[in-house]
Amino acid sequence: MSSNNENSMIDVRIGIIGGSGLYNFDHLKTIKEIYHETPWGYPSSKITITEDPRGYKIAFLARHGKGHIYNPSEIPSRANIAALKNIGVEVIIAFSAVGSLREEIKPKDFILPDQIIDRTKGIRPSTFFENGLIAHVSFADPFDQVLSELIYKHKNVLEEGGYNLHQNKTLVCMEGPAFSTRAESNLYRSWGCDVVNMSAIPEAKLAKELEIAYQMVCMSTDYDCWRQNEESVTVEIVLSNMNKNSANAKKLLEAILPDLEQALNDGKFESNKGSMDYSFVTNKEAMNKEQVKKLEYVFPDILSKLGVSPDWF
Ligand SMILES: CSC[C@H]1O[C@H](OP(=O)(O)O)[C@H](O)[C@@H]1O
Ligand SMILES: Nc1ncnc2[nH]cnc12
Repeated sequence: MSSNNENSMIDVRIGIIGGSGLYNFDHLKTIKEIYHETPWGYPSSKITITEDPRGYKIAFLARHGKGHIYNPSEIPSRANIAALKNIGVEVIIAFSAVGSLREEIKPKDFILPDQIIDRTKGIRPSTFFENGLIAHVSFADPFDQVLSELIYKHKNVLEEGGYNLHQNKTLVCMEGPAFSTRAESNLYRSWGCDVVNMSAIPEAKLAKELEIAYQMVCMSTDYDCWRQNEESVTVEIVLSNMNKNSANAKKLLEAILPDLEQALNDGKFESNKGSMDYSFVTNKEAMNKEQVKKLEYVFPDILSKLGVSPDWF
């Protein structure tokens, strides 16, 4: 397992998670590749630290692994988020292919959701706080509004190509891997959902637990199956739109990086830090010390968060 010290020289604060069809940022210069075991196992893929020609660094991780080997229920999300946090990531932009549940959200449009409805089935490990160290995260606003605004300012990147960037939409995250039935698709529409995917949960929750500013950038690939007399979603349809979406994702990221770096330097994401400080509920006497040790990997200051002194171990 790597230590924070070992990675402290990397100095990368921006994490990018690529989803279906977005498996690398290999147009940028690779500085380093990291593939370490975390207390929650190995991440989906190596983390590639890249630098763009202007000197901006990002840490890229492929959600489904190299060659797309994990289905949405199998993704080791705890290891993914823990590994990014361990190397110093403070902000995550997570790209995801989604189905559109609204006529006006066309294939190849991008969407910044501000809400999630969780339709996963409880089979994905979805918290760092268990086994004798319990905390309850505030999840009313699953995405980071500062990050969303910063990305939205660059909607012209998409508009220039004839596509839209929609903000403040509701995403429903289903278990999969089968796509929805027509009844489910219509149910999600009746609930006010705008887009559907299989990967926002538990990723968004875990980022929140680790005090990371997290925004999903959804890339529409299809109209799911709610439209009468229209072809319902298939992997072929999703992938046929992903080439264009990937190119646009790279352009969008390139446009936002200077603002993002500036926002980090200006402390715009600082309010996330310490957000878990009052979320722990386990009594000091009852805490599982092994679990506390595990959490040192992601919170080097876990003891002060818990209000215990170093000689407590
Ligand atoms: C390949 S279609 C279904 C698949 O696509 C999305 O993946 P990701 O969010 O990683 O881009 C969706 O969530 C499903 O996992
Ligand atoms: N229609 C859909 N349902 C769930 N996940 C998706 N990812 C891309 N399209 C999707």
